[in-house]
Amino acid sequence: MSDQPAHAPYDALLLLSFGGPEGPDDVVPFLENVTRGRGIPRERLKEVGRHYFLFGGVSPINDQNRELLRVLREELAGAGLDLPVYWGNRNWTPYLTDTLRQLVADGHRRVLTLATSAYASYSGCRQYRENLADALAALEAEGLPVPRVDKLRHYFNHPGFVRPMVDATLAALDALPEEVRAGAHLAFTTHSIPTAAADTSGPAEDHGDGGAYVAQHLDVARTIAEAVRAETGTDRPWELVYQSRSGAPHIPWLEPDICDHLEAVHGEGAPAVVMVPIGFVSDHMEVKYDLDTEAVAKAAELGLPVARAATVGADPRFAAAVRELVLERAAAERGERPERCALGALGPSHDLCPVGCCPARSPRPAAAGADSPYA
Ligand SMILES: CC1=C(CCC(=O)O)c2cc3nc(cc4[nH]c(cc5[nH]c(cc1n2)c(C)c5CCC(=O)O)c(CCC(=O)O)c4C)C(CCC(=O)O)=C3C
Ligand SMILES: [Fe+2]
Repeated sequence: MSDQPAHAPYDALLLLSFGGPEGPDDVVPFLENVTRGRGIPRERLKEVGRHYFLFGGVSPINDQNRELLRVLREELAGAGLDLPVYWGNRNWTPYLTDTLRQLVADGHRRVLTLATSAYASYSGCRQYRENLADALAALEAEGLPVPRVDKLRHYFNHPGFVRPMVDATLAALDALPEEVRAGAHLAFTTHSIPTAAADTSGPAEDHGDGGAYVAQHLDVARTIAEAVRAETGTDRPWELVYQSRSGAPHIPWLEPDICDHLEAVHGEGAPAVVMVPIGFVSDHMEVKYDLDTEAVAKAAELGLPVARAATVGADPRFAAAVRELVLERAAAERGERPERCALGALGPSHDLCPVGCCPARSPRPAAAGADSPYA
């Protein structure tokens, strides 16, 4: 037996997230960070700013990440793993580059990244890898050591991510008035993205036919729907729908929108709908505003009872899944063949994004993938 820790060769875990404003003065600079060079119409920005101001200028995402950090540290320590966990964001403090400066100052050189996005897409995967490359370039320019950075495989179909959503769906069904419960439909929701980005999501062999982004969400939706049917004995209609569209109206994005979907199923006689935000790891502003505010208002207008399933957030089963994924990847890096848990039909995702995975509209360096300019 060697005396290497089970997480070797990694010496740090990085929680990489989107970031969000923490007060009214943060909202405009945050939105400027998010939208720099992305061609989002001014009107849309004003509208999204209004969503944040409705909640005092505070996004729920940072507190969700602080709680996730707490349970991850507890989970790792409880398993006897001495692996420090750092937190850095794309768009708000703590900024990723500052976090990596601290991480190398603390002596770490081999980092494994957990992004708060479970699926393949440019926005949810490659853009984070570009952020990592930018941060590594900044460290290099400052003459600091450049750590080697890897990213965990997509965890959309890991049981520690899916099972909490099954329980959350059952709990949301229970929250509906009893007389509409048996007939309630399930609406699985995720962030809409441009159809062009969806079609090229994932590795090249998945491109076309909606790409990996839609296929992965459909797989999770089907797994949850089947588990709920097994648990309740009721086979209910379900659909994958979208929310939070931005961008110019003439550019096609994934549809239908959740609000249009509520109207459609209401018209077809659905007695109630449970909305299950499978595309979001925790309660982001998209969940609080686009679902809990806008879609709930739409349902009220229709007289359609709705309930919203909780997001995974800091569920201890998710923290345990992250520990398993860390140990799995560490073993693979050591040349072992670890067991890889996955539910559904797609199987475990790749460890290393191949060249051409989730391409950007204009190519830029991205770390933690086969095309990384860093080792
Ligand atoms: C797939 C996806 C995820 C899920 C994966 C993941 O989690 O990473 C996600 C997450 C998030 N998106 C967020 C916020 C925003 N996203 C925007 C804009 C955009 N999102 C896109 C996609 C996604 N976004 C896209 C294609 C755009 C268009 C512009 C572009 O191509 O980049 C804009 C600009 C205004 C607007 O148009 O809405 C904002 C403010 C927050 C923080 C919320 C909070 O504060 O709680 C989070 C977690
Ligand atoms: Fe990718």
